[in-house]
Amino acid sequence: MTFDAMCGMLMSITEDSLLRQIEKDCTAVSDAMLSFPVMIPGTRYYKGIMLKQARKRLMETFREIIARRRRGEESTDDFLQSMLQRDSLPAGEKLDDSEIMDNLLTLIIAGQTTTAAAMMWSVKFLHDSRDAQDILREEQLSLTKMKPEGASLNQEDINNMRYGLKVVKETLRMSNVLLWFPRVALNDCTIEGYEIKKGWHVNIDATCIHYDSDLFIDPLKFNPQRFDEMQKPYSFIPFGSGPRTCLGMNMAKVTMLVFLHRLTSGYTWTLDDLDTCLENKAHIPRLRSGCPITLKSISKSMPEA
Ligand code: HEM
Repeated sequence: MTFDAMCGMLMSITEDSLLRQIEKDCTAVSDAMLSFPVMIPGTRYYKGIMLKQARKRLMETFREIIARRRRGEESTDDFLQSMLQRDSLPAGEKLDDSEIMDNLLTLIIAGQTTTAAAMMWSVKFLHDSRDAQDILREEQLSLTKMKPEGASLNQEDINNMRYGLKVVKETLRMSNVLLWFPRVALNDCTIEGYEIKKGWHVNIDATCIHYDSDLFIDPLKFNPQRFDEMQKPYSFIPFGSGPRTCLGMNMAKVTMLVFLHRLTSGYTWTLDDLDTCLENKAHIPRLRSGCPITLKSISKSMPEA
């Protein structure tokens, strides 16, 4: 779901076979990027980096799409088009094909698995916290009732999802999709009495911050209402902070809100696998089971899924 949404937003791709091919190759490249670099055939790293097939195929696909756009064979209002519109700018400001392709790949890799994992955790947390699920469903159903049948969600609806946004934030606080953010010290410095030398690698541990009971009362409890209150600066950092803050923060939040709207206003669900173990060797925390669920339609007009 998130992959198709990303490719739609970036390049307006809707053809299923093309989407699946790009998804397969992106997964191989992303696995290789984040795997231990051993040059042994069969390892993720070898497959992704040494053979270079996945990346090469991806770049060929992107290059073809760019060429079609440049020939004027297709034109759509999307992220790729906004990069191509820079063609009319002076030499130093336009993007060449390889920069455009790198931007596309970067956004897909940075945005897809992260958002998908966060959505999965929202399903799990809401399943375990029936009160929160009921409040969310009530909010989302009241939104649906105010709209003509079949009308799409708009920005105003998203802004009105006040409890929904708190669910999204609480999900991100508890799931810690990106566990830490690595940095390298450019100079010797002292932070709160700790000496850090130039060149040291420093990890900002988002999980420790999000589970600190001085910052969040009863931190192991899924409690969206805690976001009624303002958080202390730097205490809630699922999207990082400062100059490298996540570029796709708003897209991720909207994707999650739309997903939660569809899920809770249309269905209840049960978890098919109660195993709470995490996936092995994954760089993003996810349930090993994949969190399979059974959906039950709550409206007669909606089919069972
Ligand atoms: C729930 C979903 C997401 C989470 C939890 C998340 C989290 C983060 C975090 C923590 C960082 C900062 C890393 C650091 O400081 O080292 C980051 C950076 C980034 N994210 Fe996201 N992200 C999400 C979705 C997205 C989406 C949807 C996109 C693209 C559409 C995206 C694109 C990026 C990019 C390009 C950067 C690098 C920014 C820079 O270095 O200047 N992310 N993300």
